[in-house]
Amino acid sequence: MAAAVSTATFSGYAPPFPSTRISSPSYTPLAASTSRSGLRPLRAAATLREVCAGRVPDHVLQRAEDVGYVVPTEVQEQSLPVLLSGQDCILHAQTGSGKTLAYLLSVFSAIDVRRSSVQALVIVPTRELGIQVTKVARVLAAKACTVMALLDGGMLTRQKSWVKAEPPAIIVATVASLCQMVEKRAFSLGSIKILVIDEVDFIFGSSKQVNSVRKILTSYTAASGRQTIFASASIPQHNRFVHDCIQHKWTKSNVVHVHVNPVQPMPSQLHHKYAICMKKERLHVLLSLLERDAPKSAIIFVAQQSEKSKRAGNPPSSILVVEFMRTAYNGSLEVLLLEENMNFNARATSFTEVKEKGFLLVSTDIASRGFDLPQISHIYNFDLPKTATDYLHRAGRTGREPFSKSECSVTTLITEDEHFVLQRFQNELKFHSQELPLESMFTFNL
Ligand SMILES: Nc1ncnc2c1ncn2[C@@H]1O[C@H](COP(=O)(O)OP(=O)(O)OP(=O)(O)O)[C@@H](O)[C@H]1O
Repeated sequence: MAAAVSTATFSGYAPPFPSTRISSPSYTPLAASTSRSGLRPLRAAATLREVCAGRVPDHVLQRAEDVGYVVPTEVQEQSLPVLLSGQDCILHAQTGSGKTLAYLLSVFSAIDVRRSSVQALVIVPTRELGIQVTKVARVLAAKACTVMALLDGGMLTRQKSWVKAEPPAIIVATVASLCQMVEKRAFSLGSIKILVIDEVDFIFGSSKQVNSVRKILTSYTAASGRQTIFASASIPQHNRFVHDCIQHKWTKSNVVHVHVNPVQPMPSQLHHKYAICMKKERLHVLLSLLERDAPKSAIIFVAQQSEKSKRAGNPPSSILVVEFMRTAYNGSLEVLLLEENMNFNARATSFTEVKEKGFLLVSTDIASRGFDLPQISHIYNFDLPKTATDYLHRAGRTGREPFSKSECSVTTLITEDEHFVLQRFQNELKFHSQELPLESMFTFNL
């Protein structure tokens, strides 16, 4: 699929800036030789090595090939020419489409491994995503340079001495930990050549993170002295965001918006279903679905408990589901829990355990961003997500094997009254979901 390049036109206000938009043309069904995931390029493609030739060090490309990154995905094919030319870029493409490798290859093309200074900074919203990105960066770096993770719940005192003695070339950080280190003068960001903000809409939407991230963008570093990359599968009001990037000097004025599959935000290999039941039936319906679907591994998404529900002394959905599953589920998958309120050690244990075996992970939306575990075949929304964007990111935790044809499913449990909300998500994200006729499929006694 050839990328269309055009000068951006902004709806709703006059575009005073010469930024560029690259977007793949409106969605067309993929050719017969193409994977349903939409990840495979649509024409006989150059290899990743060819796309990156002369820009990314050979040892990094060799490592990428060794771990199986040979053919670029669509977002990599479209964005790498822009990224490797050093231009600022907003990477906007479906969940699981390969944005991480695209921006990490730019990081390796920008840094000089012979210099002893912090040259690249990747900012992520959660500790779990930080662990993943660090792992991929370390695989690509091999031993040519150091990659440090500065994440919430980490050992910042020890890292402070390390960063002073031997500055890592690349730092992957959560916003709070990074600011703490910079404010304690553990290191300065003056030598940063490239700054990546992953899940940028989430970070800008978080009242806890937005002020600090603005400082990182405009006080601790300056757009004119670095390459800036923002990535996400969802950038609501993206034209407005491009405008803000330029106006607030978060990027240079020629920032490029690479938007892949703009009219189909939901990956096409996901099969969406829903079951209408009463609240008190949901645990039993969920159990029946798990027995029927026999997932390889699954995430069961629950809502974070509201203050009102806490005050009323109700147990949170997470505990209700975990306790019910631990007693009633007889399958082979281990039932695990991940939520914001857990301490970092417990979070780390859950996160390590899910990587090692088949699991049923009961989680709040903390697992909905960036979590990349290819073995997840099923997603269940025990509680309806709050927004269409939340639905998109929860659903995107499955179907993450590039070039795979296997179908993955997303099942949402709703009450009759919630049906219209799901319909709104469908309209906004342009996907179809199929109703599961519960009466004929399950028999359960409450
Ligand atoms: N060129 C490639 N060839 C094979 N596998 C790839 C390639 N690029 C990425 N992948 C794999 O695809 C999966 C999804 O990639 P990644 O995590 O970068 O997606 P993403 O676009 O960042 O998704 P999200 O928005 O959900 O975070 C990962 O398991 C990654 O290893």
